[in-house]
Amino acid sequence: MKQFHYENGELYVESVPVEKIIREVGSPAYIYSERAISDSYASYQEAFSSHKTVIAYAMKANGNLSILSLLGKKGSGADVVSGGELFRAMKAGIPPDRIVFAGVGKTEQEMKEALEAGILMFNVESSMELDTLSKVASRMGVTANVALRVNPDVDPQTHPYISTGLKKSKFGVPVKEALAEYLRASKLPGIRLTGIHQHIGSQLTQIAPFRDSFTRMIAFSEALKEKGIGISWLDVGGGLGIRYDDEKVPTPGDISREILSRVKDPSQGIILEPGRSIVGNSGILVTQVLYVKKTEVKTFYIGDAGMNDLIRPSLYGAFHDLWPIRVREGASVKADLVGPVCETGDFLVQDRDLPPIKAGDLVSVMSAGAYGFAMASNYNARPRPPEILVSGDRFEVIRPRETYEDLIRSESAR
Ligand SMILES: Cc1ncc(COP(=O)(O)O)c(C=O)c1O
Ligand SMILES: N[C@@H](CCCC[NH3+])C(=O)O
Repeated sequence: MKQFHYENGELYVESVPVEKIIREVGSPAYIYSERAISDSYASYQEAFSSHKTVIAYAMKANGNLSILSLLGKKGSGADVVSGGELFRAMKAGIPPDRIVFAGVGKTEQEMKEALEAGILMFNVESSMELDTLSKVASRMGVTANVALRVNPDVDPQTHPYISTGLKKSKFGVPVKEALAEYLRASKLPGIRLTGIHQHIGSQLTQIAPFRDSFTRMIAFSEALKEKGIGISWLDVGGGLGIRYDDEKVPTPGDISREILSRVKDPSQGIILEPGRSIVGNSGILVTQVLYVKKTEVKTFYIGDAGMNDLIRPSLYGAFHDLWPIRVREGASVKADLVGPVCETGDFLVQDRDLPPIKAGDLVSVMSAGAYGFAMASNYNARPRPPEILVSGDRFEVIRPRETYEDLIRSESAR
C-alpha cells in the first residue's frame, strides 16, 4: 500500500493529493495507482522468470480498458470468463495467443468468438461443454486448444462463496473422473489437449492449499503422460490473497517456489491467473460523509457510496480498512459507514472503531481495486462512479462518472 500514504496529515496516491482529484471529478470515485499495479505485476514476472510463463490477468477483478492495456503492454495475457471479457481484452490490445477462457457456462456463440480470435486455450469445465466445443470447432473446421479444469477437492480455507476447488462446488471436472474425460477428449474431433487447469478459490492466505492442489496436478499430468497425453501448459489459476486487514499473505515468490520446485523442465509452460493480487491493493474508493446519525444504540456515518458501488462488505461481510483523507485529532468512535441504498445490508464498514469523522469529510475505503468497480451496479438508479488512474504527479479519468442519460440509454418509455 506504499503508493497510498500521508503527507502532512493528507492522503496521497503516488504524488497526487486525493482531495485534488475529488475536487475535479467529484465523489464517490475509484482511484488506482499505476505504480502499484505495475509493481504487483512485476513481482509475478520476477518470481516466474526462470520458466516459460503466461501471466493471464484475471480481468474479472478489474476490466477497465486502460488497466488491461497497461498490463498488456507489459506482456500480460488475460483470463476471460465471457464473450464480453474477450471483447474487452482484445479491444485493449491483449494478443489472443495469451488469452485463456474459463467458466462453467460458455455458450456456442462465445466459443465461436473465441475460436475465431484464436485464443491460447479453453479451460473446459464439464463433459457436456467439451462435446459442445468439439461440435462448434468441427463445424468451423478449426481445432480448439483445451485444458480440462480439474477440481482437485482441496479446501482453500477461504470464504465459502469464493471456494471453487471443493467436491461440492460447481466448478471443473471431479478429479476422479478427469483421466477418463481426458481419454475421451483425446478422441473428439476439433479438440487438441494442450493443458490442465485448476483454480481452487480466491483470497487464499495459506500456502498449503496451493501446495496440495499443485501436487495433485503434477501427479495427474504424469498419469496423463503414461497414457500418451503430453501437456504443454499447466494452468495453476489465480487466487493469491491480499492484505485487507492484518492477514499475512503469501507472495508470488512463495507460490513460485512451491510450483517451480516441482517442475523439472523449464520449457514446461505455466499459466497463472492472478486477479485480486494485481489490482486489489492498487485502488481505493473515496466517499464523502454526507450525514452523521446517532441513535440510542449506534453511530452511522452516511456516505455517498453504497453497496451498488462496492458490494463486497454486503455480499461476503468483507473487511475494508477506512482511512480519512485528512487526519483529524480526537478519539475514535465505534460506528458504521453506510450508503444511501434502500437495503439494511448497505454498509461498507460495520461496528468498527473509526477515526474521528465529521459530515462533509472524505474517507477512503481501502483495498478496493479488485472486485470493486467490476461488481458495481446501477441499483437504485445510481450512476456508477468514475475511475481515475494516477501515474506519478498526474491523474487521468479512465472512465467518467455515469450520467442519468447513461442509465436509460437503451430503454424507451411507452
Ligand atoms: C478461473 C479463475 N481464474 C482466476 C481467478 C482470479 O482469482 P483471484 O482474483 O483471486 O486471483 C478466478 C476468480 O476467483 C477464477 O475463477
Ligand atoms: N468477487 C469476489 C471474488 C470472486 C472471484 C471470482 N472467481 C471478491 O470480491 O472477493
